[in-house]
Amino acid sequence: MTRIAVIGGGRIGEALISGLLKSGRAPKDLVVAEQYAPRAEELSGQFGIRATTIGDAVEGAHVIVIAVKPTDVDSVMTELGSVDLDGDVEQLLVTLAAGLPTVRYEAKLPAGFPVVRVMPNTPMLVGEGVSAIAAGRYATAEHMATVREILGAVGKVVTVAESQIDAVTAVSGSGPAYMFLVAEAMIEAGVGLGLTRATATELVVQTMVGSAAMLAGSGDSAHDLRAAVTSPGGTTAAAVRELERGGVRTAFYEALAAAKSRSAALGASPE
Ligand SMILES: NC(=O)C1=CN([C@@H]2O[C@H](COP(=O)(O)OP(=O)(O)OC[C@H]3O[C@@H](n4cnc5c(N)ncnc54)[C@H](OP(=O)(O)O)[C@@H]3O)[C@@H](O)[C@H]2O)C=CC1
Ligand SMILES: O=C(O)[C@@H]1CCC=N1
Repeated sequence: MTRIAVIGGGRIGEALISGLLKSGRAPKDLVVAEQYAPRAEELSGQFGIRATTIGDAVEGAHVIVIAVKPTDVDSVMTELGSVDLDGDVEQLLVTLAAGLPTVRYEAKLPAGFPVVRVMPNTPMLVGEGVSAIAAGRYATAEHMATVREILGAVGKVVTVAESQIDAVTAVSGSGPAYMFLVAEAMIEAGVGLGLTRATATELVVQTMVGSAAMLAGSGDSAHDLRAAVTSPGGTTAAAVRELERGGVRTAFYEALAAAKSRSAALGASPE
């Protein structure tokens, strides 16, 4: 089985580890390198995986996953540079970090070392993630298949050109936050209209689950599904008119454009 070393045991590192274990991967095939000792202990205790140093974690690992903040990537790569990566197993580096291009990693790795850039999202925690993957200069079809197999266990996987990853980050990487914000706003509105918080929460959560299931499974477009809820002269039309008056489409466009720009800016920052 492919041995995976996850460097950085924060929110996305945990989502990946937890999702992979739930999908049936054995704890012995996962190892985490997390610098904050109490957090490393927590992950090790919760998931039954080994928590160790970067040098130890990458030894014998087939796949090295970078799951630290973009600002911490350079120090991790410097540490990796002092480790003998040309060991007995063929290795592949997979980065989940926003913004940073594959060339930035390749420059710090032994010549020809394969790198795959991934933009995942946190629903992989429950096996419902979506990840976009893009090949670096030295990643082969076989490397891409390995990454697809790993991430396919925790959600859907799409392959894109690296030039599209900033846009993907804006749509699906950050996307769960937009969905949670909409849920939060709807729950507050329900409470404002007199529902208990528990009832408003149950109604909103199941409305999101049901709507997502219809979008994913019916084959109908978002537009058509919305139209089907909108009775002539009815309640939905009144609500949608208010949302449009509030500039909801422009707000989403500007929000996603800001996320894409931010991702590109993270990548443009000097080493
Ligand atoms: N959260 C999300 O939804 C998504 C995140 N990403 C990307 O994933 C990456 C991680 O994000 P996220 O999980 O939210 O961030 P977190 O800050 O939650 O997790 C990063 C973890 O890495 C640890 N860390 C930092 N440096 C090192 C090191 N040298 N060795 C070992 N561990 C280290 C941090 O410790 P400490 O806290 O002490 O710094 C922290 O626990 C980012 O690059 C982000 O762009 C991508 C898609 C979605
Ligand atoms: O907010 C961020 O920068 C990361 C990348 C995508 C989701 N979270």
